[in-house]
Amino acid sequence: MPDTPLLLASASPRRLELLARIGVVPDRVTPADVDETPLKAELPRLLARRLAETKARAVEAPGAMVLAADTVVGVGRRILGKPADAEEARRFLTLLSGRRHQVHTGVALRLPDGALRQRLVSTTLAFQRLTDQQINAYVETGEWQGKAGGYAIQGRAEMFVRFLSGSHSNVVGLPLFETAQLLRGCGWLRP
Ligand SMILES: Cc1cn([C@H]2C[C@H](O)[C@@H](COP(=O)(O)OP(=O)(O)OP(=O)(O)O)O2)c(=O)[nH]c1=O
Repeated sequence: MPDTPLLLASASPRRLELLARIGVVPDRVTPADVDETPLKAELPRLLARRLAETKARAVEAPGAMVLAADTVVGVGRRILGKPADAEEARRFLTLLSGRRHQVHTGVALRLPDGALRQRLVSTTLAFQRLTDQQINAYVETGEWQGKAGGYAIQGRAEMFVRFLSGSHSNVVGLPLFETAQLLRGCGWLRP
């Protein structure tokens, strides 16, 4: 369905920029306003999958395909979403300091007939040990705002990353390899 309009259900400028990098320009961009509160004892990766699906179903788009994603940081079973304030960002970074963690992104593509195709992608990272001064200086930049886990790998936080295994674009909010596969799978993207 190469001629089907594509709607990106997202308010994230990063997702639009990432898509542009692989030559995908949505016909429309509409934020999906959904409740991002985790369910009781919900695992980080299952939250990312559920929210991507909820976002893809939340927008009206007759005759169109809807692409949505959700990114969550997980430290073990703990979920780090978008920090509410600087204090929470500081807490998240303290938790990530010197530890391995995962970034999970759920991607959901709703087809015009309502069928849903999904991917769940996880990237493992390790941050160096961070001093209080480093954490405070980073939080001062404000870069943590609107970012899961309270950091932006596409910004200054890249200097804390000692190790990364898996998809880099996944950390920024949209795994491009897997997203292209989804779009190719329904014939929207060629070759
Ligand atoms: C870990 C990390 C997350 N992020 C961002 C990606 C996502 O935009 C955000 C996680 O929040 P999301 O709820 O996934 O997305 P969003 O609220 O920004 O946009 P929407 O729901 O409308 O699509 O964190 C970075 O930009 N860099 C990073 O290094």
